[in-house]
Amino acid sequence: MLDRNTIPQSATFRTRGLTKVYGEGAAAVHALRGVDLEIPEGEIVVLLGPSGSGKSTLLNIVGGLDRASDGEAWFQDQNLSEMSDRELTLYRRDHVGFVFQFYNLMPSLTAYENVELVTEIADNPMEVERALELVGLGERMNHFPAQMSGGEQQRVAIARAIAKNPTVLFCDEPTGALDSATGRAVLHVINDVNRELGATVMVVTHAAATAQMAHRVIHFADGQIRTVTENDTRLSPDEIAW
Ligand SMILES: Nc1ncnc2c1ncn2[C@@H]1O[C@H](COP(=O)(O)OP(=O)(O)OP(=O)(O)O)[C@@H](O)[C@H]1O
Repeated sequence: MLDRNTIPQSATFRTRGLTKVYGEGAAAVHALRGVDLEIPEGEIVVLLGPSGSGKSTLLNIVGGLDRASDGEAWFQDQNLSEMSDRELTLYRRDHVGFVFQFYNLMPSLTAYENVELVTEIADNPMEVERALELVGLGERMNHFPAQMSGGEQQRVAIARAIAKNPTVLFCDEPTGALDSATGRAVLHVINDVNRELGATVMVVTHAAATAQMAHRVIHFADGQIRTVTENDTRLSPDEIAW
């Protein structure tokens, strides 16, 4: 195990012995089996691994949506494992943007209003217009989700996630429901968010080719990290071969 003092101060996340067990006794599922990890600030990190290997569980714990059974998870200099529920809520509200496979937009609200919901409660939000322009939907602000394609809806979901100016953007299967051309467009937006806002981005995906746009790729298997590789050369989403 690494000594905490050797970890760069610029790490957005670090975990030590992170363990998650769902259920008890014979029915217990060991989703994470002692994960030690550092995620440097400002990187795009892609998590790959078989179904059930613990990727989403890790994302949910460092994203403050779930709690570990054992071990520690740190965001900058804050120990998430020791936070109260209220503190975790504030952590999510102030620092974390989430994008999921299914966009979870409010069908009765326009793109603008879906994003506005977040900016109304955020600490340091950007203008709703800017968030929608960043994802290339400046002209579609007054459209409802049903008037948009899957890729456009996912871009609204990304605009909603980034409108709070998050320190971290978590994407769980962001292209899972999209065809490859639309998925590529969504990956472009994720790339831009990292480059233009400096947000640290963690992407869980089954689309292994996505790893080519990452700074760092983490391979999971059976609740553990198997390998971590850094890409010397990153590809733009246009260059990725699917
Ligand atoms: N709320 C829960 N209750 C019980 N078991 C759970 C729960 N959430 C996840 N698990 C189990 O924990 C293990 C890890 O699940 P997790 O969703 O983290 O894997 P994953 O690598 O993200 O998989 P996928 O790629 O299919 O999304 C799996 O065996 C899963 O069934």
